[in-house]
Amino acid sequence: MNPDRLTVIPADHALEGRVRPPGSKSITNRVLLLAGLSKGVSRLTGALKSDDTRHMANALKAMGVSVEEPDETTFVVTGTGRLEAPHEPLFLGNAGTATRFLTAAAASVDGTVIVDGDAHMRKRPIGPLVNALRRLGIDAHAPTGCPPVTINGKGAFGTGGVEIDAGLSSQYVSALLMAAPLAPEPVTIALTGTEIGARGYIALTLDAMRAFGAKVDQIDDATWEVQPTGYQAADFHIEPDASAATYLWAAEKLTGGRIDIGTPAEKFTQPDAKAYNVIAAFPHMPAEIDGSQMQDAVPTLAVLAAFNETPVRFTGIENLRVKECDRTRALSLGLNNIREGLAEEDGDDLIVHADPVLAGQRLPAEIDTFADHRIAMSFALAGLKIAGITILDPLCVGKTYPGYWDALASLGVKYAT
Ligand SMILES: O=C(O)C1=C[C@@H](OP(=O)(O)O)[C@@H](O)[C@H](O)C1
Ligand SMILES: C=C(OP(=O)(O)O)C(=O)O
Repeated sequence: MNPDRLTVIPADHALEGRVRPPGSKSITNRVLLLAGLSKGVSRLTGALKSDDTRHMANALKAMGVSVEEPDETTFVVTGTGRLEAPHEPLFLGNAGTATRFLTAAAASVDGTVIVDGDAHMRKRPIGPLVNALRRLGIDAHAPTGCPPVTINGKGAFGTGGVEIDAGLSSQYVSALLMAAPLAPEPVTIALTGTEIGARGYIALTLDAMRAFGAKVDQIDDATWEVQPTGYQAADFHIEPDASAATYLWAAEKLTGGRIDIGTPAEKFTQPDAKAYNVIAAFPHMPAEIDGSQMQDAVPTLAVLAAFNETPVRFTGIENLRVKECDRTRALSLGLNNIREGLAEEDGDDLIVHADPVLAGQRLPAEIDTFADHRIAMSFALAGLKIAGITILDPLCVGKTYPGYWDALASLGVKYAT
């Protein structure tokens, strides 16, 4: 494959067949960390193997955890119950989960940990998490408000209670929750408001923690008390990735096909599975879609909306501007590149001016993906219906779905490079 560009040839048939999305990124990176913090051997099956999970696994190895990979979807993790100080900074690419989760867990290390990422990650805010750690008595610094973060750990997590503003990222809360059982006494974590984008990610965090022996009490809607239990090794089966599933659900709908992904939408526990009902409504998607509880599905929905019968406004997506790239901008640029006037930013909302006659046209456009896997994967959907859609930097899908192009090819999609 040409690593610079990939032109999707419009599907001349309904996409039909069987594709298994890879394991959930969110769950894989949670259970890798929790297994690494546990004493004993944990077997994690159904796991995602991609850039983001490789960064987490390598960081754990650098901190003394044994991570073996007996097959393509399994990690066997052997921990001692504590992480050791790494000899070098932890490089975590653009993996938000690995970066935020390890920043908090690093406080339990006896020694200095530097958490760093690539140029994109160095622009993604982490200040609220670092400030929360400091309020718990942890020596942590991020001079730019973004990685690199230096944590001088004292061998245990901090103590007391802390309020955190999760407006920019729910991952700050998940990070604090997962590190809290490593404290010498109970820790209370509260949100500054009751609102939080993608609350479903907190539920994923609590489920994973409990599976590894943690005890967390929900005090109210926005407050949790975490007991100082540490973690116990466990075997854990990871469900498929719901965000990855959204591309397959949308491809099925756009082409009028039938793609068997092996898991019914209602069986997923991840927030993005909520996108299924919106996709199922196509070409009559609602006039307004609140993306706050299914943020990673918004690129999929926005590209699908271009082919809807009526326009769609996406609300509740303020923090799409601080994901792998400014996704609202990338979506509006890409859609307008296909046809001027197709999308519009209105404050932090995105309006997609649907045009059902786009399908079947030739509208050559080079889509700048800004190294963002979801921009690449969602605009490939436009290429199934419009001739001339070229995805730049197509291999950026390796962040969460390295097999994406092969998966579409297995359904009969063809490419020109
Ligand atoms: O906790 C998680 O696994 C995630 C939370 C979300 O990020 P934010 O909390 O930064 O919005 C989501 O976009 C990301 O892909 C995964
Ligand atoms: C926002 C995402 O990732 P992360 O924050 O984990 O880098 C994503 O996968 O869409």
